[in-house]
Amino acid sequence: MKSKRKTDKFRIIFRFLKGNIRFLVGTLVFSVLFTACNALIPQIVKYTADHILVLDGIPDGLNVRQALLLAAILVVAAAVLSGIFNYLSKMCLAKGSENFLKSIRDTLYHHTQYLPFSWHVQHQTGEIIQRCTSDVEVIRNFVCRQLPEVFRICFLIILYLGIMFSMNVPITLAAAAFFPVIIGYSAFFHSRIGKRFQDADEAEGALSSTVQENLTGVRVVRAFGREKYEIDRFDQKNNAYSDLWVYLGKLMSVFWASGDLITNLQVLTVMVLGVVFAVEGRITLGEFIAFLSYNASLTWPVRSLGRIISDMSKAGVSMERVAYILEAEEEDATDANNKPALTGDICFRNVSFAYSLDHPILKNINFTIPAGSTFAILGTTGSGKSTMVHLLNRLYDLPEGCGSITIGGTDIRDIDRQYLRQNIGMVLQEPFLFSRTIRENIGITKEQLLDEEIRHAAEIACVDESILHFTDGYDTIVGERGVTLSGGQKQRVAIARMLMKQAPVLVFDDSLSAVDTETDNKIRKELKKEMEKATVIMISHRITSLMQADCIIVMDKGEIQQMGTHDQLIQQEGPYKDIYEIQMNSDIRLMEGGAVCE
Ligand SMILES: Nc1ncnc2c1ncn2[C@@H]1O[C@H](COP(=O)(O)OP(=O)(O)OP(=O)(O)O)[C@@H](O)[C@H]1O
Repeated sequence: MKSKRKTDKFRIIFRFLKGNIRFLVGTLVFSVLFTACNALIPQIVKYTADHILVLDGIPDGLNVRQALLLAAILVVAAAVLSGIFNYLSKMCLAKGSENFLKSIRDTLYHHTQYLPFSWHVQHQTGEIIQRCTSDVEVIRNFVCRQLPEVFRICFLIILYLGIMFSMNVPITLAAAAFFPVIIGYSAFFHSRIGKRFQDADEAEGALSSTVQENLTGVRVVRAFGREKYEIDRFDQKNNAYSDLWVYLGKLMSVFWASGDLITNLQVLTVMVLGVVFAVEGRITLGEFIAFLSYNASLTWPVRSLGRIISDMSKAGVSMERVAYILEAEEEDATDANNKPALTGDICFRNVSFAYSLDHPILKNINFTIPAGSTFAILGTTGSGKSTMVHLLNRLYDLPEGCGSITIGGTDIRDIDRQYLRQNIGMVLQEPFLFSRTIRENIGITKEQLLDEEIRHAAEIACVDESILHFTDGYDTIVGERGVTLSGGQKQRVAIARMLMKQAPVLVFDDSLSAVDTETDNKIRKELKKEMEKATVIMISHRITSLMQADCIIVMDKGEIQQMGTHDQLIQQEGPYKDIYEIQMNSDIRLMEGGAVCE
């Protein structure tokens, strides 16, 4: 998934920061106060060493003990204040950063609900999930942790160096001379090692994909006896992953060891110079202690500054990846108010369609489905049957000049998209059920779930009996957390779900393929009774499912080859008759085979 155009990555940050500026400002202000309070402590220690211990600066009216007690109280007060400001800054940070993260996640999720189906088909689900989780986390880290931390460290360096300069310029210069080296070394190292961390991330992704695929496809693995192969495959990825971490561990050890060496050299330099200057009387004992204290407080932040700066570059990539999703155009809603009754005839006029320019899928398709009739589509695999249904409910829009699809005389491109989809009940070839209860799955289109309605729909779809056999009945959870339904049960639950919509147009896209012929017949009869007025479109490879339709078309390579009723088509030489004969003969053979077995 590559960005096709330049995205304005910083705009997304400002967009989500809007409601959180006060928290960000709070974080910065309180962290400045926290740092300032910390800076007071060495000053109190310095005053104590220089004036109280040598007895030349004890405040009037106080003895040594009282002066020391006062100094201790001041240190505690500064420490308490610093703790309070630290707490407030962390609170602001937590609130701001969670709000920021939540609003990005909300917006992304909302946006993906309205992206065109074609967009989802073109992008890998795993990749979208990664962008909505890991990349969002990287951005949050950048805005809510790294930026405030860089600000705090810069303020700390300026404040502490300022105080140190006021005490002694040469020692401060010597201490500060190491900082560019420490920061530069850390930034350089982390920028070089960044690629290795990325490799480790990818290796981890590959490892979890292998596990996920293996667990999802456990039936295939067992059926083909591929356990050994799968174990070897996992071992390979696992070794690659741990090798990368061992290598990273080595590199990090070198970094920490060499970083420690430079830092200790800096501390040593400050100490030696401090001792020399103190012995020569150019600085006081208090200043020496304060110097060491300020210098020690600077060491770790200065070291981490380089790492943070190099890590921040990762945020740019993540921002681009998230902006790519946010900038993808949602389905247009220009037709939002056009909601005519969808009870009229459905007409396909000169419909041609291609997913990609060089590969036409539908070629000049023409037919009319009178309202309330049953229309059947039979055809070779890949002949474009499902594509016609995708066009009918506007999962794909017919481009201008490629014909038209109308319902009751209104072009479907002028009908509110959501309204259109709500009024076309669909059962897809591979029904998807959510990992929720059967009751929730059937009633997913309803605000309020009424048990009678749900049971009634399940009865028509001939699945009520099977559901009642489960221990938890309609409260049985489907999927990974619960019961695995058979293909036929899934299809029937999907039919029941569709029936709850009471839509005027019903589409069955090969949706009874996993159901035996007898149940298929029974379901169709029940449907006919229940949905008398609905216009029904049935796609199937099984002629017995289609033969009672009012009109049947036979598709091949995107074109209509034959059209008529079963009786008409059976009289003509052509694919319909051929398929019919093949299917009937195989049914007879099956029945004969059954007799022999008995
Ligand atoms: N989103 C898509 N992008 C590109 N090509 C697609 C897409 N969906 C389907 N196709 C291609 O369009 C052609 C028609 O697909 P369609 O699903 O309409 O066939 P079908 O007649 O329903 O087939 P089947 O009976 O196997 O379900 C196929 O060649 C398929 O590979």
